[in-house]
Amino acid sequence: MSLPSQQALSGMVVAIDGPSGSGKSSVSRGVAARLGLRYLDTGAQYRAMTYWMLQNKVDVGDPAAVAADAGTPVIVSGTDPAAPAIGVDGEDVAVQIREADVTGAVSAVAAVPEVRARLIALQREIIGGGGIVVEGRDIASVVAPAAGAKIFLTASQEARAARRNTENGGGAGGVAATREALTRRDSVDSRTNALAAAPGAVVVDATELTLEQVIEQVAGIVIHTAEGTAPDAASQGVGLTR
Ligand SMILES: Nc1ncnc2c1ncn2[C@@H]1O[C@H](COP(=O)(O)OP(=O)(O)OP(=O)(O)O)[C@@H](O)[C@H]1O
Ligand SMILES: Nc1ccn([C@H]2C[C@H](O)[C@@H](COP(=O)(O)O)O2)c(=O)n1
Repeated sequence: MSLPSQQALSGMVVAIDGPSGSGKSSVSRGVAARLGLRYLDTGAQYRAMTYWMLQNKVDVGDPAAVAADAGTPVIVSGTDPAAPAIGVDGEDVAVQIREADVTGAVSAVAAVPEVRARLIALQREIIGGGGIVVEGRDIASVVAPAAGAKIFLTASQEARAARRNTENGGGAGGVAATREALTRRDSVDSRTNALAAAPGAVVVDATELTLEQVIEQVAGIVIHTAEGTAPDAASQGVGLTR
């Protein structure tokens, strides 16, 4: 695959949204690395906010308490796809934000409007003039509706649960428990952001594709878009929403 001129990509914003475990982080990092773009994991920012709330004994079940402190933590995101970093108040929290306590509380924290306003402003600041792949739930619809390329990445619940279960080393309860947790989080998250493709997004279904195949397909869509030669969705085996 040949790359378009760096100029064509340097101002590009690539929005990748989708449900939990659909492969957003892995695919976004792979695409950013391949195309020489920066990478932003917005879910990590919501997780970092949640970690801070838990550390500071804020009642995450009380939206008013969360809102009152939403402006306090200093959240810093690194954008190198080879080494994504996330810090809160100077502490590297890349490992802590993936722990079960944060995963269990993040949906409630992310639903608080003051949290969203703060993090969306931070995300737009980082996106700046572009040259970045941004992944989350509301990137194409809210954070960067003018993004040059919009992807909605999905996969069956079975595939997502099996992949997450493997990633977690086949923890207690196996795939069935992982699937239940994933479905529960999607259900709560969907009250905050519709887990559906935004207008103009290309739907990529990763159920039957390897990670490498998905990266190849998404990078291809970005390149065609940057060159102004977007292929028709049918020839890509993907769906385009209007
Ligand atoms: N197409 C694929 N084939 C096989 N495994 C995959 C594929 N895509 C992603 N994975 C694996 O699935 C797991 C979940 O992927 P990833 O963390 O990128 O998803 P995510 O959408 O960012 O999840 P979350 O929303 O929970 O942060 C990882 O272990 C990843 O390596
Ligand atoms: N743009 C975003 C990104 C994430 N969230 C919420 C939804 C998730 O439950 C949580 C953690 O995201 P993950 O790391 O699992 O991708 O953050 C959101 O509301 N908006």
